[in-house]
Amino acid sequence: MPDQLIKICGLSTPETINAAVEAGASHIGFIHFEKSPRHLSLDDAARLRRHIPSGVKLVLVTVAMQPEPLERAINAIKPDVLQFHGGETAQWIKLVKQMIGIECWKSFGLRDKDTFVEAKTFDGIADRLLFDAPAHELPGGNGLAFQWDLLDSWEPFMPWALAGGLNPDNVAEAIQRTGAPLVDASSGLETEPGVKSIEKIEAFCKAALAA
Ligand SMILES: O=C(O)c1ccccc1NCC(=O)[C@H](O)[C@H](O)COP(=O)(O)O
Repeated sequence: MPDQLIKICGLSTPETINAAVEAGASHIGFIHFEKSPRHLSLDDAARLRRHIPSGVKLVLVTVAMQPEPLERAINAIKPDVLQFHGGETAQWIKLVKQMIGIECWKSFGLRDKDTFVEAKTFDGIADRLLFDAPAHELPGGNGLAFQWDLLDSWEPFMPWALAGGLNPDNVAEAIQRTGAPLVDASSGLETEPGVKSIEKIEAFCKAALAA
């Protein structure tokens, strides 16, 4: 696996999954959140999951799901990683990890330096922090970037990722400026909400791997 990790999020067809894998993505994100244009039902997600080869991790993105539906989703989709993209607490993620033993990521909408204080409470609990733009119309996947300068005072104490408005044109600069070990993109790789472009996926991965 190359040093630069790449998550292509919100995929919903075998063709775009294959393109992301071929282009060097380390992680594929599926959205299970009904308000999102990228939402996948459990059946569709389970069917698409078969197109992800071992060695590439499936990240299931959920937003403040209740325990029983979350358990059903995990059993149906069998993700490698759970990305918590709502107001989930450290206590809740700790419980999920204890019960299921799965890799867990916690996302944060980065507004100011106080976010890093909140993020610290997930140290030793979450496996990775994902810094994204603050919630807008959706909790994530809004195609909005935040001020990368905010990360100047970030002293990584655990694995992390950068998201929010990344696209083929800005990802190299984002990596160079922030040193993000993992970059995550969704809207910037689409032709319309929920419709990914194979060309944009390829260009994004190429630019990220060359940065
Ligand atoms: O992508 C969505 O539709 C979504 C909906 C609800 C919660 C999270 C969602 N996406 C999470 C992601 O990891 C996105 O890749 C991340 O927010 C970046 O999105 P974008 O700014 O569109 O590249």
